[in-house]
Amino acid sequence: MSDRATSDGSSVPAEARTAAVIPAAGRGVRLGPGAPKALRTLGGIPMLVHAVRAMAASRAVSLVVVVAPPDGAAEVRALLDEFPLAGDRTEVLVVPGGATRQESVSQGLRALPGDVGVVLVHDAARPLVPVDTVDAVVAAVRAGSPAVVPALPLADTVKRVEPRRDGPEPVVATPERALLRAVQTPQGFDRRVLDEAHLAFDDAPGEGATDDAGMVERLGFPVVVVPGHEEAFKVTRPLDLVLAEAVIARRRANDGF
Ligand SMILES: Nc1ccn([C@@H]2O[C@H](COP(=O)(O)OP(=O)(O)OP(=O)(O)O)[C@@H](O)[C@H]2O)c(=O)n1
Ligand SMILES: C[C@](O)(CO)[C@H](O)COP(=O)(O)O
Repeated sequence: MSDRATSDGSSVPAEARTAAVIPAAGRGVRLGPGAPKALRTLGGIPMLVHAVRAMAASRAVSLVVVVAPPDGAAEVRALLDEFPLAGDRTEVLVVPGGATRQESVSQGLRALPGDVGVVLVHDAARPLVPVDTVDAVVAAVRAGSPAVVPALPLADTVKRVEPRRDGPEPVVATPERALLRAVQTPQGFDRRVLDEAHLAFDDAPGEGATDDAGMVERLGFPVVVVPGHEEAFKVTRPLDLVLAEAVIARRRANDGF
């Protein structure tokens, strides 16, 4: 474990910039046939554009790096140019991604300039995260936590099972629900800590993590949770599209979103 960042003392210089990396290179297999998930529209606007706007809504974020499908960077650049951000406060770069989410995030990290000290990693598939959640994550990193995740308590009871393809799966444990959290994005990091984690694990086949904070945890850095938001849900299955459309319709009715 590096000694460069601890949970009780910020190691991010005040002048260092905050950037967001948006992995958007997935296919969206669980959503069913169609365009790559990040390019599908919600309320008439591509999911990826919603996600970029959600990051740019934070005054802290001055750079967004979008990680496009490996052969789709030009298409994604054209799409983002079609839906420009209001104002010129936030720069948006596009880089090609990889075969896994972890590889795609790595590609995004490599594109960050040297003056970035805080990195948010945000799924394109969470297009509706509110700006207050983004700001809370940035603030906690700036206050000294090297890794911060937004999360919510669970509504369902969770069982640990012995996975089986053919027949009922034996339950082996019931973790105490009050101690569990469902983790969302953006996850925020001291940039050097996230770089170190990707350097340590990107060449370790079979060691893939389902989120970035998991990699940082394995290195021994503390990870803390701040409150997530129910509208930061991940668009994963077809029913999530219905929910996302409903949230957008409600926001438009309320405040012209
Ligand atoms: N090779 C990959 C795989 C995933 N992602 C991104 O990681 C985020 C979370 O992944 P997920 O929701 O699982 O998206 P998909 O991989 O597209 O979905 P599925 O697993 O259903 O195919 C998404 O924004 C997705 O675009 C990525 O950048 N590169
Ligand atoms: C990063 C993440 O959104 C945190 O909940 C999640 O782990 C991504 O998982 P996916 O299978 O790549 O959608």
